[in-house]
Amino acid sequence: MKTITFIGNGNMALSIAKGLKNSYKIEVVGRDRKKLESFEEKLGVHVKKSLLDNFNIEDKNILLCVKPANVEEVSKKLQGRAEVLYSVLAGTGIQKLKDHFNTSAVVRAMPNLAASVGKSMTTLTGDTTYKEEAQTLFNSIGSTRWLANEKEIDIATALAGSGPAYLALIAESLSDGAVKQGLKREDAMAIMRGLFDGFGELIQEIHPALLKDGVMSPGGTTAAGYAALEKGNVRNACIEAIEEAYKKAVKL
Ligand SMILES: NC(=O)C1=CN([C@@H]2O[C@H](COP(=O)(O)OP(=O)(O)OC[C@H]3O[C@@H](n4cnc5c(N)ncnc54)[C@H](O)[C@@H]3O)[C@@H](O)[C@H]2O)C=CC1
Ligand SMILES: O=C(O)[C@@H]1CCC=N1
Repeated sequence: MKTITFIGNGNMALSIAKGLKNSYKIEVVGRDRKKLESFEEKLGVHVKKSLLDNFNIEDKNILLCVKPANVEEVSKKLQGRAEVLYSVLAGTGIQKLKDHFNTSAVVRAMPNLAASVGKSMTTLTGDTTYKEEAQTLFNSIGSTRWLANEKEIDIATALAGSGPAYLALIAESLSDGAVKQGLKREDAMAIMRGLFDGFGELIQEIHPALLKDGVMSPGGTTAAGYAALEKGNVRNACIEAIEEAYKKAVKL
């Protein structure tokens, strides 16, 4: 079994490790031994644990899972030259990663929180020598799409990386609306979850515009609700959310 070495032991590292643990050996590197132990406990399999100071990355397959602001500090603590560095850092360009980390190859990956349930939509770009390997690695936490360049992965970060938070806002606000009209909270939550479950499958098969047409009866309830969404400028707010998130990725 191949070993993947995680640098960072936060939310994303744990979500990805959950998907990889049956097909890869996991090694995790962090600043705090207690947090490394807690990572292993949550993962439920044995992992090799090491502290960051002077950690040797020689010939390793590294999965970098720290915050973009930590690149300088973390890179100074490492020794040796990695075989390949996979980075999930939002907005952190390949050149910056190469400037700081000693590695033969770099692949940027942008997973999302659904990695923890094996359903991440992960976008990838970088050294094409590692394209197949990167796809195999990240296919074990969901599905992947290789993109042509870094501009595209920064846009995809806004769409699928941040996307779960945007859909959570929709999920919460629709449920709040149902509670406002008198539905019990637990009923509203159960119905909302069922809605997203079915919608998740439908949207794989049907174009969004046709799905909407299929639901909307002339003079019916959907048309009335839909008009309220348009009045609230939800469409434009979504377009601007992607623009703002993309602009932020470029600035990170
Ligand atoms: N949370 C998400 O949904 C997604 C996050 N990402 C990316 O994943 C990366 C990690 O994000 P999360 O796991 O959510 O954050 P987190 O805060 O849960 O984890 C960050 C990790 O970095 C470590 N760290 C922090 N400061 C450090 C320092 N000075 N030196 C060494 N290690 C340090 C922390 O101990 C922790 O292990 C970010 O770069 C983010 O852009 C990418 C896709 C989705
Ligand atoms: O909010 C962020 O910066 C990270 C990247 C994509 C999702 N979370």
